[in-house]
Amino acid sequence: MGKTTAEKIFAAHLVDEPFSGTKVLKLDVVLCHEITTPIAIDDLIARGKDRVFDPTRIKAVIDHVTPSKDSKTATQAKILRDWARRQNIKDFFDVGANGVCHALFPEKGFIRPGNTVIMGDSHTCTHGAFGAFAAGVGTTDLEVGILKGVCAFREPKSIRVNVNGQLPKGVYAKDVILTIIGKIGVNGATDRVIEFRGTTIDAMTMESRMTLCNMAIEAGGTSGICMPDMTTVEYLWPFIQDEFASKEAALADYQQWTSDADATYEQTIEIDAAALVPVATFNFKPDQVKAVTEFSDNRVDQVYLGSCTNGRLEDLRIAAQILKGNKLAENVRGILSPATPKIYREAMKEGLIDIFLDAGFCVTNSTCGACLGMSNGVLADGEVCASTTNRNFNGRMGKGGMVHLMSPATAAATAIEGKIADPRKYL
Ligand SMILES: CC(C)[C@H](C(=O)O)[C@@H](O)C(=O)O
Ligand code: SF4
Repeated sequence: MGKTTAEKIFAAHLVDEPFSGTKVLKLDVVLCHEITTPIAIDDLIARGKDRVFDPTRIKAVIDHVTPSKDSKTATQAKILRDWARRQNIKDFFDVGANGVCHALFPEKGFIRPGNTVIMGDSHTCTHGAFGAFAAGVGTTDLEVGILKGVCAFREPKSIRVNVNGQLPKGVYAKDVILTIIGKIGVNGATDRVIEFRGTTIDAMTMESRMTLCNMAIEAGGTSGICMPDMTTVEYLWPFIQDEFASKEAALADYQQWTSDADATYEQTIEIDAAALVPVATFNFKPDQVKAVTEFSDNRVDQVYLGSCTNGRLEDLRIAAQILKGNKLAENVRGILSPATPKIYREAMKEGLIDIFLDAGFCVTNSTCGACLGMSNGVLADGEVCASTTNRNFNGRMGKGGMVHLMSPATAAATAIEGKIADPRKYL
């Protein structure tokens, strides 16, 4: 019987099966940030186990609130910083070199096809875009991962989502994933891996695939997964060229992680890309999704462009294309947070930052910040934000605030009109 990518990765990393269905896997990468890792570090210290399994397999960043905004966040940052130094973790990214974890770590080439990856962060599923099994975990699992380089999982079944055809003008990966979540619901993939397949995915950049996989958790999914292909190889090539004689050789190796044609799926969902339209969320759950044309006069106070979902260069490019020569609507604040310093620099070189500034946007350093309502654009009670992030829970970006999730193109059109707008007329 054929295997899915997730099943292949589980089989190749299995070290123990203490109970039926619970599998202990060897970890290739443990990712850390300053919100959840300090709790694990303090506990390890308290237990007299201030050690790491392999400093080269641990990557750490201060990204959620940076530069620190108060004593509490400064302490969290310091605990992570001191630990990284103490444990000789070389891949540690501090102020000046730091960016949003799920954008920064892939950009550094840390995630490879077939990898097992954990982090104390729910959007770790993003890294499945590389054909990896990447899952968010709680503090106890993180501690064990840091100390022993293993993690116990219940082996998830896979849901296959086939997306075929060409995306219409103004429709992007964000619209695809929001539409999927709208279809299957916030619990539709609970404890499942969502495997994204089809010609639409094949044609997508790694950035777009990361946008898809990033939101797997918003449907309850443990991980999103895309099949490694030449696009994956091209993205990773600067980091792997010494490992392989050619790109073809890398591809041949990585394709061992592709799901078999006769693999078994719990469910298969078909999406016709050509029939998709720009969408946005309404209300407070990411499965409450409707076409942008169905909103009538939904005014916004703020437009936020950034995050691990849509703060990458291609996102900034499309938003800038729409914003060029336009201004923010009166009474709308625009905030751009390029997800990493590299993205920021590229955007500057391409003249994109000028376009945002000319339109009236504020450009922040790379940080999660406003995405989780911690800094750089927190909403006031009753305010509404059009956002390229991934969560619209009540108060997510500030107590009493409301968030509409949408693509960068829709966010840009919304910034110009001051209410949820259709990006297609600007393209
Ligand atoms: C702070 C962290 C634990 C959290 C998460 O797990 O997702 C954050 O990144 C978020 O998006 O809410
Ligand atoms: S950008 Fe937002 S969703 Fe992504 S890791 Fe940061 S807080 Fe979480």
